[in-house]
Amino acid sequence: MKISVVGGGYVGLITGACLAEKGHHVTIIDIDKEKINAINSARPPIYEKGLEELLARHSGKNLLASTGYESVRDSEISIICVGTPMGEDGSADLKYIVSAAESIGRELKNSGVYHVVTVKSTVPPGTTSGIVVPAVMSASGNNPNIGFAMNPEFLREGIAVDDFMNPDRVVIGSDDKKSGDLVESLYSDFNIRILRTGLVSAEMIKYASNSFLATKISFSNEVGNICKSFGIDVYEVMEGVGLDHRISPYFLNAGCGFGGSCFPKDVSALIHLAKSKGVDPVLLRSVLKVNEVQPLLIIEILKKRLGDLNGKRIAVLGLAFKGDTDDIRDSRAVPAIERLIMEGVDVHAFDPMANENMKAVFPEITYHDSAAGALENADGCLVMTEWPEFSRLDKEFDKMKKRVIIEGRRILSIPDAEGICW
Ligand SMILES: NC(=O)C1=CN([C@@H]2O[C@H](COP(=O)(O)OP(=O)(O)OC[C@H]3O[C@@H](n4cnc5c(N)ncnc54)[C@H](O)[C@@H]3O)[C@@H](O)[C@H]2O)C=CC1
Ligand SMILES: O=C(O)[C@H]1O[C@H](OP(=O)(O)OP(=O)(O)OC[C@H]2O[C@@H](n3ccc(=O)[nH]c3=O)[C@H](O)[C@@H]2O)[C@H](O)[C@@H](O)[C@@H]1O
Repeated sequence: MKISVVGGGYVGLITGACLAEKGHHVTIIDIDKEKINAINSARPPIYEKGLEELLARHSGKNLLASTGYESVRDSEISIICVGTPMGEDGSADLKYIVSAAESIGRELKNSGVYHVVTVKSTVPPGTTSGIVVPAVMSASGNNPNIGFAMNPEFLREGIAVDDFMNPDRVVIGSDDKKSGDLVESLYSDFNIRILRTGLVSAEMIKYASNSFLATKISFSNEVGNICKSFGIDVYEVMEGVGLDHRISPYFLNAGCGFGGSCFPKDVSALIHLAKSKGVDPVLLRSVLKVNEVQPLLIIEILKKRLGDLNGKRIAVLGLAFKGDTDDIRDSRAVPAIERLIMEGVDVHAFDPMANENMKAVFPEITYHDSAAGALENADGCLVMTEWPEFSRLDKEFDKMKKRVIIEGRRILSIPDAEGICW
């Protein structure tokens, strides 16, 4: 099938590359020329396991990239993957969705070929029918050969290619059968459950899924804070809790909280949506509140151990919002470092991949190319990201003045680290 993927960011790039791997002819459209050039030269603009190989196999063959929308005219499906960032009031900012929909619509003017515009970006319920449909229809001169679908994406960064290729489920929302059937044919060889719903339910499933996962994490953190006050190991507790198949063992890791480009933004958007209808989302508000407090708790523990932090040298290991990525969006390391700077700390940071990205946020701190470098002469150490390689650290901590190590993630395998909430 000929497919145009609109937006070549995380989701667009993975979607385009994976659909090319499935044998489709894909064009990725993005307004960012640098990204387009990178994709066309088979250079991944983001770090993601397996992506480089996919680009090497398909770039310039059945995977093309362009800043223009011309490919839409020849495609049977366009898939909108542009960003839906958090607006100032916590709502989803839909300006990129509107402009992508208008551009697609313009290309489909007078086209006689049936085309389905599919929204993959995370959008509030009602966006596809209330914003995308009118924008496309108006720009296309009300072309009757256009259908619409909503196909939320559930991939995780770091294992995005595998998540796309082997998802737990595929959700396809459409208000007419023909559009939904065409999108479903993209997944015909996936061998998983495909759930067909209406447009608004598909949109809401994405928000409810991310909010539920975020709730599991904040719940574990709250239990962890209680456990700490009793001297109980929350990891042992949650292992026992997660053995119940109704709960599952996943997303029960307590620590310094959730970050990333989606959980904080999507929980905020759902809160905003609820309030707009007069519903007070008590639980979701608390989910965010717990998450705001966790990275600051780690500093409180450090203070208990070291006293006044002014002038102290503190190593921060891990800057990415989670392991196996260079993405620092909403990383829990950011509020922690902000607080350390406020306290007059000399911050020495190390991340296996995210140093460069963090330099743009905190140019004033010192970056190291190894954990050992960051730990040299440090008064204390905070571990903020669950990088697997941190589990092998031990002797490196001997470089510190004294081994005062506070873990925000359960990743170290040394006996003398103190957990943030365990
Ligand atoms: N990052 C992730 O792991 C996941 C993200 N999502 C959702 O997918 C959507 C996209 O997220 P990301 O890929 O992370 O965003 P991103 O910010 O990495 O990429 C968005 C891309 O859209 C491009 N763009 C903006 N306006 C455009 C236009 N008019 N025409 C063409 N391209 C345009 C930007 O230049 C950028 O490259 C969001 O709604 C997000 O919530 C869903 C699942 C996973
Ligand atoms: O909508 C999205 O963008 C995506 O958001 C998350 O994926 P992602 O943000 O890539 O990362 P996760 O692995 O979910 O981790 C998110 C954050 O939660 C934290 N986390 C995760 C699990 C856990 O048990 N405890 C915990 O604190 C991680 O450290 C990280 O900061 C979801 O897992 C995806 O299903 C979804 O598609």
